[in-house]
Amino acid sequence: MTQVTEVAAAVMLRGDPAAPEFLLAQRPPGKVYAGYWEFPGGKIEPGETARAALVRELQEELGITVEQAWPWVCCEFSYPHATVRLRFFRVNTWHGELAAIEHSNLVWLPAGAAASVAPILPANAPILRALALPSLYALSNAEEYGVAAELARLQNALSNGLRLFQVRDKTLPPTQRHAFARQVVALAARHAQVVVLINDDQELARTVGAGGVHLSSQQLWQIERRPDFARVAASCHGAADLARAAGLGLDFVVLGPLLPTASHPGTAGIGWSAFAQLVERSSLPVYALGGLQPEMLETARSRGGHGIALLRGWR
Ligand SMILES: Nc1nc2c([nH]c(=O)n2[C@H]2C[C@H](O)[C@@H](COP(=O)(O)OP(=O)(O)OP(=O)(O)O)O2)c(=O)[nH]1
Repeated sequence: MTQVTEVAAAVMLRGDPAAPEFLLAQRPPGKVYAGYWEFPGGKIEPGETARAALVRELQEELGITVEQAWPWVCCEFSYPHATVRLRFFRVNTWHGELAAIEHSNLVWLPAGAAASVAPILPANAPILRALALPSLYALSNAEEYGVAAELARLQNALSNGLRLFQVRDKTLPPTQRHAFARQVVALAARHAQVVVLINDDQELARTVGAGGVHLSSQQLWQIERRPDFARVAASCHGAADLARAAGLGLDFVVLGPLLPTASHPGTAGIGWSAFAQLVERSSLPVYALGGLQPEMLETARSRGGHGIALLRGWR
């Protein structure tokens, strides 16, 4: 069996939470991949938790004391010198002045834009893509609110900064769903960097020029390879779905239902503690879904979620 080197790494974030900057550090001469840019961090020592390793490494490398670190994604990568499992944390608050104690250089870069430094450690490419994803994923609910009201709600939300939207409404009659999807794409096109995904219908997504598709958990098991769109997401209900989505190389997933929902009030959700356990080893960013309110974003993130997906609570 290949031996895996466990590593803890920090995505340090600063500035406007809706458009943050993140820190990269340049590996010094003498180390493998010298000159490459990486997230600060390092190997987890035997008996050490990933979080403790992160806190220790950031003290040693940057001279700072981490105040809050939220688990995020976990990815494995095989280099010629080693196979590494990288446990990423998002770090928003710390004490002390940042200093390049063990690195040649430090740089703050805007999340979501192409990185202006190179080369970056090869394992980190999906991480940079994941960082471009916003914290809120809004799902359409025209079936309940009506098409006109839903378009008005979307227009308002786009003005408030919404950047990721799914045309769901699986039971709208096809011609109505088609027209709705077309109008959604047209509204989204008036704003920069908005991605519209169409639930379960690749053909509709192509016809209306949407940015991607969102696969149902059923479709996730029917397709053989990642559909050819800029962004592909999927709905997951457990560990097998998460592994399948990662294996297909999707961009992100939603996991739930988390809590009882308005549409299924009697059904218990998986709850935050099962969510945290499932997310711990996910290589894809995970949005919590089901019975959530916008105020629960911080809870989702503290449990390892990338963000929250809302059907009713967005505006
Ligand atoms: N810190 C860090 N390591 C990464 C990233 N991406 C990536 O593939 N790696 C790999 C490179 C290395 O093989 C491994 C980290 O090992 P390291 O040599 O930097 O660890 P360390 O700070 O404990 O250093 P050392 O004392 O053992 O030399 O993880 C990243 O973004 N940050």
